[in-house]
Order: sequence, then structure tokens, then C-alpha cells
Amino acid sequence: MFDLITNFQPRGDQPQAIAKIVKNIEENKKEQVLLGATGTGKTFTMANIIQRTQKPTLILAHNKTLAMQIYQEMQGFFPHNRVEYYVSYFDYYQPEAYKPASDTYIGKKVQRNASIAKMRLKTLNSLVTDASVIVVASVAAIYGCFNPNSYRKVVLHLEKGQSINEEIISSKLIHLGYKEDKKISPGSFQTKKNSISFMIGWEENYYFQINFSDKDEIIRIEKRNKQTGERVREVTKIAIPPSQDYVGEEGEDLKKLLENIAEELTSCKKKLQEEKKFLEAERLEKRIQEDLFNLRETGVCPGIENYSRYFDGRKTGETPFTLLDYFPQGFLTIIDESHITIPQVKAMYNTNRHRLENLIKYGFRLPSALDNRPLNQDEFFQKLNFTLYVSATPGNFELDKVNHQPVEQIIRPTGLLDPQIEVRSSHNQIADIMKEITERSGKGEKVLIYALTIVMSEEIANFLQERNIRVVYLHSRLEIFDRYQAITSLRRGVYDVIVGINLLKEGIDLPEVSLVCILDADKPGFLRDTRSLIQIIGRASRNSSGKVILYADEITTNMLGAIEETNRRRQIQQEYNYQKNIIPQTVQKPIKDINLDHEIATLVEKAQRGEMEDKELVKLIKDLRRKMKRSTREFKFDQAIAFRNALLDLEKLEANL
Ligand SMILES: Nc1ncnc2c1ncn2[C@@H]1O[C@H](COP(=O)(O)OP(=O)(O)OP(=O)(O)O)[C@@H](O)[C@H]1O
Repeated sequence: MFDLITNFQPRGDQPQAIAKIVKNIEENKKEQVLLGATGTGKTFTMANIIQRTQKPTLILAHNKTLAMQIYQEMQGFFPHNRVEYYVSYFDYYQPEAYKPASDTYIGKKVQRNASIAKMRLKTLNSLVTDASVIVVASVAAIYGCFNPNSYRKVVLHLEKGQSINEEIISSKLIHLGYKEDKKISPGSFQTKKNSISFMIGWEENYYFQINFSDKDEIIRIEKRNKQTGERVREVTKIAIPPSQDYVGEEGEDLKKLLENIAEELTSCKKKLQEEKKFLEAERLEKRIQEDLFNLRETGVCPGIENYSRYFDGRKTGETPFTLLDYFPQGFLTIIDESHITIPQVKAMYNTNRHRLENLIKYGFRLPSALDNRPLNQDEFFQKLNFTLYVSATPGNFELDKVNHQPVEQIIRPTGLLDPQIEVRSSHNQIADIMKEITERSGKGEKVLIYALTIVMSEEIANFLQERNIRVVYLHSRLEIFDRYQAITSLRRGVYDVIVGINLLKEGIDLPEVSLVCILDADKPGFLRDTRSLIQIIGRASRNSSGKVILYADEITTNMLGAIEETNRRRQIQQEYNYQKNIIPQTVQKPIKDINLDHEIATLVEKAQRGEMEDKELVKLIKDLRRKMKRSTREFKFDQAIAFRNALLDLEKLEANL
């Protein structure tokens, strides 16, 4: 059962939006759109819909950071339920490719993020073991994954009284990806006389111990605390899931599978030879034979995903298995920021296919590699059941599905209005903006400036800085961590202005921002279409004196569309406030305190007092660097910033060594 825990009551437009959407789902309406203006509490609305419908839910977001934000919020709303996070586990991913024009082969290069890999495994496990699960995922959800039927089949079920010996269990654990080790850690196991202990791949605090009698019978299964080794409780049954996301075939099944790959190799090579592509034929033979050897000897090979069709038991062209297949019948999919997520989903398939086709044509891969692919758009939509598209500016694709009649959520719980918009001439725009900034900086209010290009944003920031304005620029070339720090610093009062391009658009809510300036609002193209303008305008809607200035020389149709829609929303909000006697209140959003944990803080202070040996200082710096990187990888940016600040201090000391 989903159990929503919150102090909030649905407010503003939330009650009617929740009621309409739930009613439609109950009436079996499969596709709906929620047009939710920025800051109207769409996440809380989603949580209420999940609570009321009790449907296992997939929430799709278009990037990892947004997915993490929603994941954390959902964890807060449903502390007693399984809320999971499923995104690509690559911190860095360069797919294998071949560029015929320059005869360049680029091997696959990846950097895997172990904590995300664990979260993915945990997601699959929750879905096969629990009925009330929320998964927040990126488009990684449409990429191939372990066949859910095989997953269920390989899970190792053990129970008290069962006749089985340690040897069999050890070999099964190895097959499931567990590694024998002297120290117990996630994904490892340990055998002792009459007992076997193991730790599930994503678990951090507990391990299980299975005790046997001399007659090879399980006499006890215990859950134990990893730190103390103490028994937490005894269980009668346990289902041990795989500790990696791919579990190979064994014995006869593997043999058959390798034969099939070899058969494909023979026919493919013959075809290449007939086409007089001798070099390609030779290359293919060498590469595939090497893979076959590795698969035979170790059960795995580099680029094993290219054989996924064989491992999944799929026919040529057959739809791959994805996260979606792990959901039960009648599940709900919420597509957040659908105007961006849907085009992203649609683009995945073609990009992948083009790359693979070149590899196949030139003898780097077998044609079956084409079946290692994301879902195409038809397959994706076929796999959905109940779907809710959510956006402040839904795309035409989803609006068409509901005859342009979305459920609207325009009135904010805070009573805040969409901002007032003014159009001003672009002549002398920077001087004009400087005047606006000065008026606000004394009151602690902040300004966002939207430029068209990276170069422009840097130039404007430099220009303002030279005139003593506390400003920082923000664009996609900056690391996520630096972007986060710039935003936090603005909130803390280090800066008064951020100059940006696109990044400030979605998912950033800064109550301190009372003015948004959009430069070149009349220029056609990227980020000046009606939808983008509405999104940008929405960034001034968390402050009771929110205002937007569009700098332009003419009013374009795009601008007019955005102005009219914003005014329509503002009017609905004003009428509501008037009727209910509501005075809009700026959102109060606490700025998290950034502190180091006690042990580290003590060491840092010791170093700062000059009481630390040189060697110890170097070690501490190394340790802090590692921790900072890890926190960044895990999206714990507050923590990462705390480490970085301490590092900056310590590195100064190190420079003097
Ligand atoms: N019923 C409620 N009562 C009080 N506060 C609420 C309620 N619902 C949401 N909020 C708060 O309102 C703020 C806006 O919510 P949220 O960020 O989910 O809006 P949003 O619609 O997703 O906005 P955006 O599109 O800008 O991301 C949040 O701080 C949220 O905690």
C-alpha cells in the first residue's frame, strides 16, 4: 500500500487537478495531460495521484539531476514505500563507433558509477518483489535490460529445512555475480565450516548468514548487522537476487547460444566475401571468434550487450526487454517535462541505429547487434498503460492525444501570480539592466539574465563585473557541481546576478529572484519559441514582486503567444486570490547548512591550526578529494561543496609545505 506522509494539504488548483486525473484513471482513460504552471506543486499532485490510485508508478524525467530531485521528493512523501532511482550507470560513456571517411574505429569507453549500478539492481528487485513501487527514471528506462522472466528464474530461493549444501550455494552465488572474499562487503560472500554469509549487492548495513547441519540441511537463516556482527533477526525464507545486471547462461544453454552466434558469423562472413569485402570478412571473423572464446571460457566478453538478442532469446527485430517490462499490468507512467522528455525518447532509437549500421557494414559487429537497442517510439507507447504527461508547456504531440484539453493546474498553493511582463527596446539594454539590478540588490532581490550564446553570457558577466556588480555566469560547459555552487552562492548572497542561456529554464526555483531579463527576445530560433519563453518567464514566479523584461525591437508571434498565455494564467490566479482574499507570499525555501561531519571537521581544524604532520595533511587532502568526487557522483552537492571549501583551505597549506 502506498502511504503518503505529508503536512501539506492539496491547495490552490491541486484538489481539482488531482480529482479530475484520478477520476479519469478510474474511468480507464489511458492518456492525460497535466498542464501545471511553474511552482504550482506538480510533484505533490503526482504524489496524491499515486496515493489515490495506488498504482505502481514510473516517473520519467529527461535528465539525471531532475530525476534525482523528484526521487528525493518522492522519498520524502512515501517514507514507508519503495521509491527507486533508475538512470544510466555511466558517468562517462563513449559508444563504440566507426567513421568510414577517415577509417577511424573508436572503441567503447565507459566509466561506471557503482552506486548507481546498485540502485538499478535494487529497482529491478523491488519491482519483482513488491506491488507498491515508485521508480524515478531517466530515458535509461527505454534501453535494453535483463529479461524479467530470466531475472525471476535466476533468483535463488532458500528456506529453513531445505536440503542443500554449501558447495551448491557457493556456485549459485558465483553465477549470480557474488564474489568470494575474506571481508564481507556488498556483493560478496564468505564460506566457513557449516555456514555461508553473503551481502546483497546494494545493501550497506546488513548481511545474511546461512547455517547448515552436518547432514547438509539449512538449520538457520539470520540477518546480521555488518558493523557489529550481531543478529538482527531470524528469517525462514530468503530470495537471493543477482548482484549484477547480467547473469550469463550455463551449461547446455550457453553451448547452444554460442553455436547460434557462430552460425550467424558464418553466414555473415560468406556474404561479405561474396561482396568482395575481404578485409571486413577477416576483421569480423577475428573479432567474433575472440568474443566466442571469452564467452565460452568466462561467460562474459567485452561488449557482451551486442549479443543481447541471443541472451534474451529474442528473434531478429523483436522488442528488447526494458525496465518497463518489470512493471505489473495497469501501472502508471508519469512523463515529467513531457515537452522535452517525449522528443528525447523518440530520438534515441535512430541515433543508436545509425551508429550500429556502420559498425556492421565494415565488419566490426554482427547484424544481430542491431537488436541491442533502445525501444523505438511505437514500442515505447505500446508498453505504456496509464500515462500522465506533465508540463508547464505541454508539446503538441501530447496535447493532440487529449484533443488539446489538458487538466490545468494554474493556481499556486502560495497564491503567487505569474509575473508581470514588460517589453523594452534593446537599445541600451545593458545600461537599463544595470539600473534594475542596483534597485534590487539593496533589498536582497536577485536577477537572472538570459543571453542567446555562451560567448554573450560570458561577455555580459565580465562587463557587469568590471562595474562592480556581483555576477556569475552559468552555461552547459560548466560541470553540474559548479552550476550548483553558483546557484547556492546566489541564494546565500554572494552574487546578485546570474547570466545564463538554457540551464535556468527547468527545475530551478529561486524564490530570491524578482527579475528575469530576456535578451534578444525577438530573435527567432533556439529558446525564443513560445514554449521556451513561457518556461523562462516562469522563473520569476516564486517571488511576490516577480517581473520579466523582454528586450526586443519588435513583438514577434512567439513573444505574443508567451505574453498572452502568461497573462491568461495571471488573470485566473488574480481572480482566485480576490475571491479567497489571498495575499501572495514569496516562497520560503531554506538554504541548507553546509557542514562537514564532526570527525573530518576536527581533522581540518587541526590542520588549520598547523598541528598536523605533513604526511597526514597530504593524506587528508587526498581523502577529501575522494569524498568530494564521490558526493558529486551521488548528487550530494551540499556535501561536495563542504568538502571543496575545506580542500581550498588545505591546499593553501599544502602549497607552503
Ligand atoms: N499543497 C501545498 N501546500 C504547501 N506547499 C506546497 C504544496 N504543494 C507544493 N508546495 C510547495 O510549493 C513549491 C513548488 O512545488 P514544485 O517545485 O513541485 O512545483 P512545480 O510545479 O514542480 O514547479 P516547477 O515547474 O517550477 O518545477 C515547493 O516548495 C513545494 O514544496
